[in-house]
Amino acid sequence: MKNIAIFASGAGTNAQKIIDHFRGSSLAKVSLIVSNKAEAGIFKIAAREKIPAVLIDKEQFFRGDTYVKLLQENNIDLVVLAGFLWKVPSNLVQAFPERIINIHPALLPKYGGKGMYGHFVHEAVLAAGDAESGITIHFVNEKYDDGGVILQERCTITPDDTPETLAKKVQALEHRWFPLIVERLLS
Ligand SMILES: Nc1nc2c(c(=O)[nH]1)N[C@@H](CN(C=O)c1ccc(C(=O)N[C@@H](CCC(=O)O)C(=O)O)cc1)CN2
Ligand SMILES: NCC(=O)N[C@@H]1O[C@H](COP(=O)([O-])[O-])[C@@H](O)[C@H]1O
Repeated sequence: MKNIAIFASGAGTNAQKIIDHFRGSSLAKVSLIVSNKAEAGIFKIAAREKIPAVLIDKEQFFRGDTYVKLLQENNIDLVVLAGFLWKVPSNLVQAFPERIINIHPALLPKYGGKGMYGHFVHEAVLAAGDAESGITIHFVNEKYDDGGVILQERCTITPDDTPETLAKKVQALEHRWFPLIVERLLS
């Protein structure tokens, strides 16, 4: 049985889809949830699903090996960033080479980097007048949104699209593809 740790800062809809995907699976399970926002919806999901959840201490996260040790003690095989809004520090990236993945709500390398998260991404895509957007699932390295691409999927943008309607199109792609990619990486 492989162990998945999910890092999230928000509502956790992607985390829920991954939890649902592996429910009853003999391949893997979500063994740990980690967040940096006490008020995040991800904690309600963890409580409902009876999955251990940890609120990050910022000082320890960016200095020291507290969270490397936490993941190792939980025998984590894959770290999944699902709307996690802090940069994962180098020591954690180096402790889990090619075993940390992230989902970005745009077609990298466009619209990535510091400040590009959530609605800011969709606003930038629409402001640029692009005909399509989509998702990028990629390996995580020391920089934001710079690791090797695992999958990209696209959606069309129509003239009446708003950041909210585009977000819904992108979220549908996330919910369809992220669990499948996690399964593929653990198989
Ligand atoms: N080492 C890495 N860490 C993280 C990556 C990564 O690729 N490498 N991806 C991000 C997720 N992400 C885009 O997919 C992303 C998230 C957040 C930001 C950002 O600008 N954050 C703000 C802080 C926001 C807050 O505290 O509410 C900032 O750094 O100033 C950019 C991209 C997850 N980690
Ligand atoms: N750049 C990082 C970023 O913007 N990540 C985005 O945060 C959302 C989390 O939603 P969720 O909490 O409902 O899963 C997702 O849309 C994900 O692509």
